[in-house]
Amino acid sequence: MNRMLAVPELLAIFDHAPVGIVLVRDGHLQHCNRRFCDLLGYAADEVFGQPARVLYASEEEYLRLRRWARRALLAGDAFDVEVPLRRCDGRLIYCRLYAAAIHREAPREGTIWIVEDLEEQTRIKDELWDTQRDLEATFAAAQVGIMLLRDRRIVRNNPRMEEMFGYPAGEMVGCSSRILYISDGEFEAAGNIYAIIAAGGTHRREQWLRRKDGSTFWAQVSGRFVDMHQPDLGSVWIVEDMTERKRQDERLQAALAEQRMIFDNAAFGITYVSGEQMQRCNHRFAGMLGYTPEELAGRLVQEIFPDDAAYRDYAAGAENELRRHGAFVGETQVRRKDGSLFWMRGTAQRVSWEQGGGAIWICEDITERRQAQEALLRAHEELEVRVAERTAELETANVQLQSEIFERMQAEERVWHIAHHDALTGLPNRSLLQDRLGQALAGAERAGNLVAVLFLDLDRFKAVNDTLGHDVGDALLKVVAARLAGAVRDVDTVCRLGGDEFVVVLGAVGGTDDAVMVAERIVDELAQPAEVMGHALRVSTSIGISLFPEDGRDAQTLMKNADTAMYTAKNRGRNNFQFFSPAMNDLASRFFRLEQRLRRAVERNEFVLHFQPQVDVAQRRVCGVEALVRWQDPEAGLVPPAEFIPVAEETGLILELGEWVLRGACRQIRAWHDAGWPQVPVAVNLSPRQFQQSDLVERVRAILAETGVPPAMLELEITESSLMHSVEEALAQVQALADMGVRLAIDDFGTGYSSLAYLKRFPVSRLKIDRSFVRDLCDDRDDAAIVASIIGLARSLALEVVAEGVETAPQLAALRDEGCRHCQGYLFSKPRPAEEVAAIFAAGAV
Ligand SMILES: Nc1nc2c(ncn2[C@@H]2O[C@@H]3COP(=O)(O)O[C@H]4[C@@H](O)[C@H](n5cnc6c(=O)[nH]c(N)nc65)O[C@@H]4COP(=O)(O)O[C@H]3[C@H]2O)c(=O)[nH]1
Repeated sequence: MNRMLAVPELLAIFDHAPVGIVLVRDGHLQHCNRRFCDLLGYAADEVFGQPARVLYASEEEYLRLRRWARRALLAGDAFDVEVPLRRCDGRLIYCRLYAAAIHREAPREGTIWIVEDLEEQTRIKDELWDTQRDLEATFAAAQVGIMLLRDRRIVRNNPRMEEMFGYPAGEMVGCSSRILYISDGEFEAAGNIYAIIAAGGTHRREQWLRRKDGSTFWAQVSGRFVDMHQPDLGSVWIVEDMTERKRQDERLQAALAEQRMIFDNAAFGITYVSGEQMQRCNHRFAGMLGYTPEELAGRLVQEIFPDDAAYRDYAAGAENELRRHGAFVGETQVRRKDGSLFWMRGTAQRVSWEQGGGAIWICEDITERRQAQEALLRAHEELEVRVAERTAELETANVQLQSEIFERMQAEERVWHIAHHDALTGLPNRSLLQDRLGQALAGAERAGNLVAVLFLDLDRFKAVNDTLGHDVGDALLKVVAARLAGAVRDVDTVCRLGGDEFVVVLGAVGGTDDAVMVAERIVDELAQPAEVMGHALRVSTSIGISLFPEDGRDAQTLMKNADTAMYTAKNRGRNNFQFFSPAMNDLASRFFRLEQRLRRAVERNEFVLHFQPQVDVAQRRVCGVEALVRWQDPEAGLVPPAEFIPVAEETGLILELGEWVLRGACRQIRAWHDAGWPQVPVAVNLSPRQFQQSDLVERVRAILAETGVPPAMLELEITESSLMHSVEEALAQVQALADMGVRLAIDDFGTGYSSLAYLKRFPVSRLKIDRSFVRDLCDDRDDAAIVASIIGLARSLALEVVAEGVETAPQLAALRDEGCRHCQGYLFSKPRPAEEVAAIFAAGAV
């Protein structure tokens, strides 16, 4: 039905039209609908009358479009243009304009303009264009191959497809997708995919595809229809070259397989623990605990611990370490499936949260090692005990050793002391003296000092020894040693050389005065009476002194020279000291020369005997004669015995000489007897050496027999000290001589230390008072007393007594007053040759 629209209906359409509608007449806007106002931002009453040009971007644009529109409208054409229009607020919006004249024949009646907003369309178009551009860019830049197929023919593909399959740009378009497959079979089989993707899903598969050059590669292919409802639109396929990824996968798989192999076959137990569960473990780990890996997987770690406390303790330590350092090493006891325990060492490495968290544990059964360690520990402890015991033993041994070393050192010290000290006095001996003297000399050399060497020899010590015995002698030596030590400084050295010889070394002496002072002190000290074993003894000493450096620069020379000086002191009357002088050496050499001459004299028999009468003072008659030897030296003349007897005694020549004298005296007795002179005994001096001869008695007997002299005519004078030396032997000797009938006299009586007890036992006939007592008899009370006591002693022992050295009448008178009957001395006669004595005999009286 064709019905005309009513005005209200037309107005409703006009108002609700989705496009703007405006009537333009004479270049001005007339009526417009609501859409027009909304589109261009005018209120409903603002549009009417507005010039049309306000709608355009510029005056020129308006004029250009008006011309263009008039022409089209006059020609009866519709005017349709897209142009920007200016809104009321000045903003331009893009619109489409349709213009049509109300009356084509009368365009001045106005034109209807329809304005369509192209802004939204433009925006959508722009968006589509952008999307397309993005898609194109993505399509071009995609690293996967993308193609659109229709009827299995390539409609479109991206550059990556050409690159992947080795085709030049554009060559693939239009080709059947068969070119991508390695065989017809594959191509056919791939056709089944369409049925699958028809359901709307995406199909994805991996397969070998073929490049243009025939080579193949592994690809992942996924495809779907563009629109499953419109299969004709085609399907989109994405092809990805998986060769590298496949290789990587294969490598990964290989690596994983290797790791799995390592994991499974590792010599160590490995387990991955997470959430306190053993998630996975290898065979070794499971085997250690007596499980299979499957049995252990998922079990709580706690289950393999002996108890909860052990687990908590270990887990707390491990957790702490893993948290702080990412690693943990610990040893613990764990329980096997069968309940037995063993020691496990676990080394844990934390796994990052990205990798799943927890920790990988590498575990090792260290039971054997622990046992070995424990055994080692025990062995170590035992060893320590043994070491401690051994140390204690060693310490004990060490103490013993120390003690032995100490004892040995003491013994060595004793040995050294013994070797370097005199056993009797404890003083340094000759060996130590050498040492000390050497040191003193070295010191003096450095300091420029003097050193004094004092050589001491006790006077008549031999007599003490001989008369009072060795014990007394030894005790006296000790007293002397003590006094010597007391007389010098500590730094000085007192030494005993042996016998009664001592040496004192005074180090660092300022001058000779110091040496003199010490020597005087020694002489004085020793001169003090000494109470020795019940005997009041008085000793004196002779000291020889040599000084370093003037008397010698070495110990030997100094000792020799001090010794020489000592002999000089002796010769000068004893009890004094003498400094060495080079002249003394002359004396010594004289002694040597004397010895030579004496030997020669003995050989040549250059001796003569003189005889000194002994007088019976009451009768003034010769009652005896003493034979005294003289040396008739062809060079020096008559030499007195005092000069050569000590040399003869010292050299042993006295034995030969003494025998000569004995024989000569006996011959003279015989001669006088034969000449008819009165028979008086002849006294012969017997030196100590002669007296000690073991065959003395036989010799005397032989000479008596040889000369035919009766033993009673011979009187042997023996010194007091000879008798007291080895008393028992002396007694036997004297007894044998007495038995033979020989008379015996004790010479020099009073100078020695005769023991009355012994004296009584000797069968002697006479005592001879030494002339030293007789000399001062009249002046010295002591000597007078000694002489008196000797005479008294002789009387009480029924012995004759002879006083020697009577030179003066007062001496004779004093002796006579004391009751001494026999005297000998220059007062009566000096010793004279035998012929002269015969003259005395002839005179009858003296
Ligand atoms: N100043 C002085 N002297 C007097 C006096 N009367 C006697 N004399 C000396 O006194 C000495 C006595 O001898 P002697 O005591 O046995 O002392 C002897 C004796 O011990 C020893 N002697 C002498 N001849 C021998 C000998 O043939 N054999 C041994 N073994 N010794 C002898 O030599 C010593 C000295 O002999 P001589 O020189 O002959 O000295 C002698 C004699 O000449 C006197 O009044 N005044």
